[in-house]
Amino acid sequence: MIKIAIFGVGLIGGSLALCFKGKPDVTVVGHSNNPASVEKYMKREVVDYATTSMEETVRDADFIFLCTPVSTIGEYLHILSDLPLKPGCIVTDVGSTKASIAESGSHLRRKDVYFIGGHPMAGKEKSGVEAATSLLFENAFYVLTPDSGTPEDAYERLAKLLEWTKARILKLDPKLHDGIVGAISHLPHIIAVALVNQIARYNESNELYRDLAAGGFHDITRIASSDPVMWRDILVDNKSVLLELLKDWNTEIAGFIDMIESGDGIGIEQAFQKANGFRSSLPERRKGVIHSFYDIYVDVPDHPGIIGQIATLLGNCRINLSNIQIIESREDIPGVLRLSFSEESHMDKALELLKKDYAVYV
Ligand SMILES: NC(=O)C1=CN([C@@H]2O[C@H](COP(=O)(O)OP(=O)(O)OC[C@H]3O[C@@H](n4cnc5c(N)ncnc54)[C@H](O)[C@@H]3O)[C@@H](O)[C@H]2O)C=CC1
Ligand SMILES: O=C(O)C(=O)Cc1ccc(O)cc1
Repeated sequence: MIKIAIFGVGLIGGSLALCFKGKPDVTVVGHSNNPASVEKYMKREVVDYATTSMEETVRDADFIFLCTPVSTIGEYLHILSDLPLKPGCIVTDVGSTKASIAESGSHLRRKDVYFIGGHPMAGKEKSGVEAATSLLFENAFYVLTPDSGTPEDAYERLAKLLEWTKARILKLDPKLHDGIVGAISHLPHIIAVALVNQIARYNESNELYRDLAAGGFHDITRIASSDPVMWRDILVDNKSVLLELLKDWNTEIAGFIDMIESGDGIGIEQAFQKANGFRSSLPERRKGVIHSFYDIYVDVPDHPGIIGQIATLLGNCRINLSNIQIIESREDIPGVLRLSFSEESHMDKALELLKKDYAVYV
């Protein structure tokens, strides 16, 4: 029997629990300091068992996941140093920053207990166990930060366990992780929040700002609705990286100020062109619950209304389409639509339906 202990059964801890629960010979135990939360985890059947006792949670555990806010993970590692743990036990966390947690983890050096930092790079703006789903990590990167003292066998055992999340495991140095994730996740959250707050300030004197805010504003500010406590911890923890990134951000903005001041249309156009090029080279969105798992391709004649026709055909048969994309230039195949479905059965139905009138392939 493999026992998995989870501290902090919220969005991430709960989603991990759902990935592991019900697997052969696995028991998942959840911990909370709050008896009402313990009851909630049991009632929602996210874990096999829940308790307020730390000793009971970790007793005989093969894996311990710390899924609480970043500022608390160090304390948990400290407490675990004094609790009886099973020899060979692997302790890991899911915090969004890694350098300081890896440092705290290195103090857990006890005979036969190994700490390996982790960060599943998938999430949502929503938090709490209510938002947990076993699909959260599918196709997302899951970073692990073993150090030179981590036995290969311990790393392999954790990576093997995490296969149940269907995430893509990536080994990274904790400092490199914080630099890159600071740039692609923490900095954008700061920018989104600053932008929303700037517009909220203008809106105080004229509510048309809110009324007229449209698609572009929504797109760039979605992540401004993220959990304030979680983000407080992340930004405080990744201080030195973020200060450098924000200085660089000031330089980018100063560049725009200069170009606008001097009427440098060519410079502005080039900035948009450069961004466009890099953005279209980004890997496809693949995480969260709204990603697509099952894609089919349809050759389509080039006439207006074709997308509407196909979407209506599928809708009439109650086939749920998650995404539709026009692929303009696939080698030798002009006019191709990619249809994405979150359920295999819907993809199969769509294939059957569309192949009557179109060339369809998987
Ligand atoms: N939300 C996201 O998109 C992602 C979050 N993370 C990381 O995962 C960790 C958990 O985040 P979420 O699951 O989103 O948060 P959450 O709020 O959904 O869950 C946090 C859990 O920790 C418990 N908790 C809160 N404060 C505590 C404290 N002081 N002591 C003990 N337990 C406490 C809560 O009761 C809850 O069960 C954080 O370290 C975060 O940085 C990592 C990847 C994505
Ligand atoms: O919803 C989004 O776009 C996110 O950025 C989610 C997210 C938040 C925190 C993480 O450490 C990893 C992923």
